Amino acid sequence: MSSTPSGGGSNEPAAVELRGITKRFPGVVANHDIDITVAPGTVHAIVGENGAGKSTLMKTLYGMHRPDEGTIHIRGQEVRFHSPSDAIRHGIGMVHQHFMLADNLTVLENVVLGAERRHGIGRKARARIQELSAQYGLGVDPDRLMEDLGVGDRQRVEILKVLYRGARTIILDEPTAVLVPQEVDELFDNLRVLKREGLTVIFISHKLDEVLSVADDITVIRRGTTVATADPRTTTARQLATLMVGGELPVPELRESTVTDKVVLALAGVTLLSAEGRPVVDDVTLDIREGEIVGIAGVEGNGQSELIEAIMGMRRASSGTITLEEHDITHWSTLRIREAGVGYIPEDRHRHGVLLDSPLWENRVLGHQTRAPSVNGPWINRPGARADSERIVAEYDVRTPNIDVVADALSGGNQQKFIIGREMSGNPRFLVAAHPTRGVDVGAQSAIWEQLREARAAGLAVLLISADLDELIGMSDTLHVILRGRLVAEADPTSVTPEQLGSAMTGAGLDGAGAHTEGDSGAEGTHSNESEDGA
Ligand SMILES: Nc1ncnc2c1ncn2[C@@H]1O[C@H](COP(=O)(O)OP(=O)(O)OP(=O)(O)O)[C@@H](O)[C@H]1O
Repeated sequence: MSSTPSGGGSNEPAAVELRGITKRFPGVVANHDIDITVAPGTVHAIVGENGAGKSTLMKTLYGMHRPDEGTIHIRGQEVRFHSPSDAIRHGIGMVHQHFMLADNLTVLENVVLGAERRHGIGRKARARIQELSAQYGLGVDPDRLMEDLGVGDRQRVEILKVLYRGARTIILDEPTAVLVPQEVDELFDNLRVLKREGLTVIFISHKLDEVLSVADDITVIRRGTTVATADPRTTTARQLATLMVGGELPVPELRESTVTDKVVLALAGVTLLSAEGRPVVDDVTLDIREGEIVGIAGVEGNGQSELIEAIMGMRRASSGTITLEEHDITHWSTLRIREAGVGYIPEDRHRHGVLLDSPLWENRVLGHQTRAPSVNGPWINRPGARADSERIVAEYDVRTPNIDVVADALSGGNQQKFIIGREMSGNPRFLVAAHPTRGVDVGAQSAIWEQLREARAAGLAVLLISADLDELIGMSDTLHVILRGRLVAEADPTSVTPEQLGSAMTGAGLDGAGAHTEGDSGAEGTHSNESEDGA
């Protein structure tokens, strides 16, 4: 399975060559003697379990970290980067997982922001954007307002932004985590064009089948070091999983139903208005029963975040009621809702999940500051919180030197495992799980799915939001599609395919698959002032 990177075997120097890269953090060797050669004009995937050292390596290549040992060569020339601007000067660009675009600005303004010196901010800049968009088949219109664009288009703007700055090698950090299947296909088409035009792409991903479909070369990192290079033409997803974590490829599935008649959470006609008075959650009625996982599929930005915030008491519904068992919680505070037995795995773990600068054990207390074992009456119970943090670290396989390191020192996937451990503790009655396995490796994915299955069997009611459609289909007892704030269709999770679900999410309807349209007919076309192209 070991091979030399592809790329024609010409004498052309490697686009990027990392030799003997070692990067240490206090108590951790994040990268140890890593060698990677990326051939020009190829797509090179980096895979590995959570905490394997992928992000650290990419941050080093992008000038955000300085390696303790080792060298970086760009097209044959040794470089030393002190900051991302050095990396950009050498043609390295990076698209982060969280897009860094301003909604209230146009595409043009977003692209030129910080790079005004290249082509100014006017006609020349617009022409350059149009030229790049045409050359790389990105279909980006410089005059569109950012907030009118969907996720796939935003990602293309991010790619164009780095091309505009002269990138010849583009690093993408888990680019497909936020995309529906159709958008993934489009992105991969874009990557193929970039490649054809001689650019090089390095991307990090946990989705092994996608890696196999688009990459020319794969480097597997395990515990900080390169353990293999794999040829996607001769490697299976199962073999890759084995190389990464030494385990099997997990499948999200629920097996037998545990749904009871007892409704745990009920939403009745819940509507939320935006500041402009437009409904962002529109008359949502939904019951979630004991032992049931209810999934909601939707393209990001269709009201799912606001719905969660309403349930968690972070936003107020304009009308409708939310009932948790026998309590009307519509106007309760977040703290009170949590105390009543609601767990919350947030969408954005950095905003709502962890305090990055606080040690792990203090993060155990976060959101649980009125309950055992973190507290004892009015006092923080330090030994209790510490002991429970140790339990979570062991039970959820959180890779960390100890519980005194700050959360920021953990890899993204390990932060996520810690949050899940914390939110599942204290036996919640109801759990809001937003993208529970986002950014976690295949080994941890299977552990999280197992935790959810066990909790469901014990009677937990779950609201599941996920951009991973396989997860949503496999783990839901009941599955709804949300579009512009409305539940527009219900799909049968035992027969619907990710492609069918994906097209329902974009408003193209849910053909076959035992689905039916919810509410009044033609719900999909009712809010015409929204983001569709009209093309
Ligand atoms: N700023 C930091 N300070 C201390 N330790 C760090 C820091 N950044 C990363 N680490 C540690 O380095 C190791 C590698 O982390 P890294 O984020 O590179 O992993 P990863 O492969 O990207 O993981 P994931 O798939 O979870 O994102 C981990 O043990 C992590 O805890």
